[in-house]
Amino acid sequence: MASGVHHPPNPPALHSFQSAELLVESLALFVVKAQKEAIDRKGRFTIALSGGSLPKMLKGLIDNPAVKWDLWQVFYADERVVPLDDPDSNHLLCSQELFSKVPIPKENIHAIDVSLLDDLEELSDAYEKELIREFAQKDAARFPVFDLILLGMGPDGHTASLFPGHPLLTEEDRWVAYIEDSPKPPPKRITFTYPVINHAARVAFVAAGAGKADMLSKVLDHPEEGLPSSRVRPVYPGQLYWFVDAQAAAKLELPPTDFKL
Ligand SMILES: O=C1O[C@H](COP(=O)(O)O)[C@@H](O)[C@H](O)[C@H]1O
Repeated sequence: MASGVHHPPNPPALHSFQSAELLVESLALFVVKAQKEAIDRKGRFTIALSGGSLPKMLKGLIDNPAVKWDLWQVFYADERVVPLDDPDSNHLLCSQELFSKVPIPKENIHAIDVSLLDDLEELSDAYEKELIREFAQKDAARFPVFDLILLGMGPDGHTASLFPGHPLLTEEDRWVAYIEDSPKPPPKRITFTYPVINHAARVAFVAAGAGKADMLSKVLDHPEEGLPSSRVRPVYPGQLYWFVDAQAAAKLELPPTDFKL
């Protein structure tokens, strides 16, 4: 992928749907298209998922014959530092909502190393190494280039485990960092940093429901406030997408873009 240093980021594509059901359907079409392009080009699809409200919105991928599960390599944009069967685990949530219902090989899902739960530095280093193993010599230069990263936006504007005002917002070198003082429980987490998120080919936020409306307007209409979700701006030619429903979009000034595949 060409370096984007001299080119401004593409403007975000905002796709707004009348209902959460339509959003789910369109999101599945979008993911399948990203998957097809990646597999046609290099025979595999690298994707990172989030926890929270996102995994449920991926149900359009279940029983979908277009999905080539054996060619997916799945990482987590952030993970809570808890055992993989803990109710707070993003991996558990994604497994319950998606992976337990589809034929994805277990080894294609990259969960955290639970033998390192007591040492956050080691744990985040190990996850970074897992990324290096996947991307080295393939589609990475200084940072990995994911085919797709799917993000959520919390009520305070956080995304992944990047929280307002936190020093991690300015991390420029590490691929994966840890946080011990998350304002949202649980306090210990690891997270992709902005350099990783912003080097992806596509980054898509998914936000549904009236509870997201105020924050969505702040993040998209007032990016100058520098909220964590506003700082996601993939370097050119990467593209940022927002998939939202009408309730989440209710207070937005930014006009939506037609959803065309
Ligand atoms: O704590 C987290 O929150 C964000 C946002 O969650 P949502 O429920 O408001 O969608 C999520 O994207 C992240 O993965 C998770 O660890």
